[in-house]
Amino acid sequence: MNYPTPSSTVAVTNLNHAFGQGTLRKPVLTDIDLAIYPGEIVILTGPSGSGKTTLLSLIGGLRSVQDGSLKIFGQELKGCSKKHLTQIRNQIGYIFQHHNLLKCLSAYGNVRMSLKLHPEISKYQYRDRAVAILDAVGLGDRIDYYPEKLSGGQKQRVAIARALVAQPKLVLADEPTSSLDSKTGRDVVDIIQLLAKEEGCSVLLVTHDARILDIADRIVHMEDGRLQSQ
Ligand SMILES: Nc1ncnc2c1ncn2[C@@H]1O[C@H](COP(=O)(O)OP(=O)(O)OP(=O)(O)O)[C@@H](O)[C@H]1O
Repeated sequence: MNYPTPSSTVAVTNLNHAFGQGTLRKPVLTDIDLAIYPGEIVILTGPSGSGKTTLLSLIGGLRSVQDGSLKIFGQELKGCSKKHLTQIRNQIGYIFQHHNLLKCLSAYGNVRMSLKLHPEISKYQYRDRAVAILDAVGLGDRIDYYPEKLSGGQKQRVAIARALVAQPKLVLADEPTSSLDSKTGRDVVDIIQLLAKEEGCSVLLVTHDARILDIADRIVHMEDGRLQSQ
């Protein structure tokens, strides 16, 4: 029996990207094809400088698509308006190597920032939703703490809570464990995996950390700007 293929969260086709102009032009991504489906965790590995972060930032709508097609939630990013791009970005959860928390806001305040991007979420729900997600990442007793009073692992967990609180259908994570010790790094990816599976969201995670590869449904490897499936 044939089942219909679910539509992909991310569909990249024939994507090329270069930095610089004229004689300084340097191709960084060549002929990239990649599809990520709902609920799937894809890990992107590859040597330093191979183009992983560039691909992640294109998928996240943080750079303009130059050549090829890149669809997120079925919507083409190439040539789309700034307003539309902002709407798409608001539906993506980002987790970076450095947590980028606002120092002047508590854990709750940082998580609430994400909710404020969603007009459909009533402000009366902010506290309950933020508390629930901070609880889920093990910070139920740190809700009103400021970043300076949190450890590196706790700050990264706040960043995960901030990325996931609005239940995005896509999470992009760039080296989320690189500043953490191995136990804390493990805890952090276990939380990403658990919440991703519970919410059915797609995750694209860039890492050099071989200890966390087991959370992947699929591993793709990048070499000199080209993708190879493993
Ligand atoms: N803004 C930029 N301007 C010019 N060149 C850039 C820019 N960003 C990245 N590059 C170059 O593009 C190439 C790919 O960089 P990218 O950061 O995507 O690689 P990466 O695989 O993520 O590396 P790492 O694992 O070290 O983070 C590198 O040669 C880098 O120097």
